[in-house]
Amino acid sequence: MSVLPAQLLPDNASVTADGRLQIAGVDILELAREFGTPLFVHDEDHIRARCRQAREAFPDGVAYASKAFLCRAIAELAHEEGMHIDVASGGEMHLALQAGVPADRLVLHGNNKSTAELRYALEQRVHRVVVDSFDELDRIEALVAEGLPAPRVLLRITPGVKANTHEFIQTGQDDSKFGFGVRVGHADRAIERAAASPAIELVGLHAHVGSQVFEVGSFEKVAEVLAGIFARFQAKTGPNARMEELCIGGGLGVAYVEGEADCGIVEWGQAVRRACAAAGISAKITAEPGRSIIASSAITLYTVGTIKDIPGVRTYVSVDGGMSDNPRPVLYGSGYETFLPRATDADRPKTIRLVGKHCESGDLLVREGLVPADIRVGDIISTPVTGAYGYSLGSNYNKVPRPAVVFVKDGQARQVIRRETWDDLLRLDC
Ligand SMILES: Cc1ncc(COP(=O)(O)O)c(C=O)c1O
Ligand SMILES: N[C@@H](CCCC[NH3+])C(=O)O
Repeated sequence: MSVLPAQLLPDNASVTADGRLQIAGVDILELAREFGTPLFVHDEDHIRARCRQAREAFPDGVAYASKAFLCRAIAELAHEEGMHIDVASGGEMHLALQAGVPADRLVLHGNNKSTAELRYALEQRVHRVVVDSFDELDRIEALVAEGLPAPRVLLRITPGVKANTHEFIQTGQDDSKFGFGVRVGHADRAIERAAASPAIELVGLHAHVGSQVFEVGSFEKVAEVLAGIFARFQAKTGPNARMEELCIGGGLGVAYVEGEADCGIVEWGQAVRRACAAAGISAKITAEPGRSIIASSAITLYTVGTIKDIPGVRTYVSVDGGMSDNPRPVLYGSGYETFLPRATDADRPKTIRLVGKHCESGDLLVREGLVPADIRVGDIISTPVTGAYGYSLGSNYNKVPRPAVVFVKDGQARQVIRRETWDDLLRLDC
């Protein structure tokens, strides 16, 4: 027997006596009929519960890393739940501001922030600018010399900790485009320069070692490395610099497939705070999780269009989306489960390859998916744990319109992003 592990479904998922999936009391097959496919369906209370866990885990402050998934509704939700919002570009910042999130709840990131992005952040007086390079310090000093207010800054430190995750999403190792390296002395130089600069209010340090990191030990190592720097930083504190905050970044891994287990946000926070205390860091400990807030709140629904059985080779099941709504399998070889929401807890004896509709053989969603033996054309098929880095990493490849996104709560569905139309695809053409 191989049934879908129930813990991969959103918190408020349930299965009716005849096997149909409901989330927050909403019938999933009805949603597919009403909104079409591909469709992202998020359990709103699941997201709210994760935000509350994050606030409990990091009582000194926690930001939602909006790169994982951002739209007006999620910005409003995260703000309502008392989260800051981490924005990694002018576009993310603009969306959050337009959604009504006050600037002083925003944390701006980026290894190559443009002058325009920095100008916008300074004009709006965002909560924190996380400075990533000496060139960025130059740009901020020039903007302040023009008369803009000095920003409150965290310096992004590259601690030389190699997290156990896909190399594309490791960020804390010495050989990284991000941040000020500790081993090469850049971290000390940046702290000295920022602490002496009247254009900067230096309020602390930041480190982020990567994403989809299961080993809490990686975060503990960061605390150890930063403790030494913090002590030196404290000694150098001047009129514009005070040791107030250490942000540990995001990166907590989540389970995507059978056999994976994550420790959860609360345990992560406890481990991080314990490690910081043990290392003698007496600052506010903050964090900025993305994936662990949003990934498992969502499932994606597709319609099966074609089933091709190659005897002795494999069965290809083609759906109406693909690498344009979930590029993670192609980019990182990421694994997902498959199931049929009409038979959610049925045995899945048949192995298939779930593929998209794009003009590439690499366009696969699930390399080895399990499904019930009676899968047929027209079925709605689903991949769970698709709430993070699916919609946000998506594209219009082959001019395939982006899917709709729906939030469900208390038996009701609300569309938070409408489906793109073919005409939308022309909107930027001159
Ligand atoms: C600086 C920074 N903070 C937070 C995050 C969020 O990471 P995750 O979604 O893995 O929690 C990222 C992405 O890896 C990041 O680059
Ligand atoms: N896009 C990556 C995560 C990147 C994290 C952003 N710093 C993923 O889908 O796993």
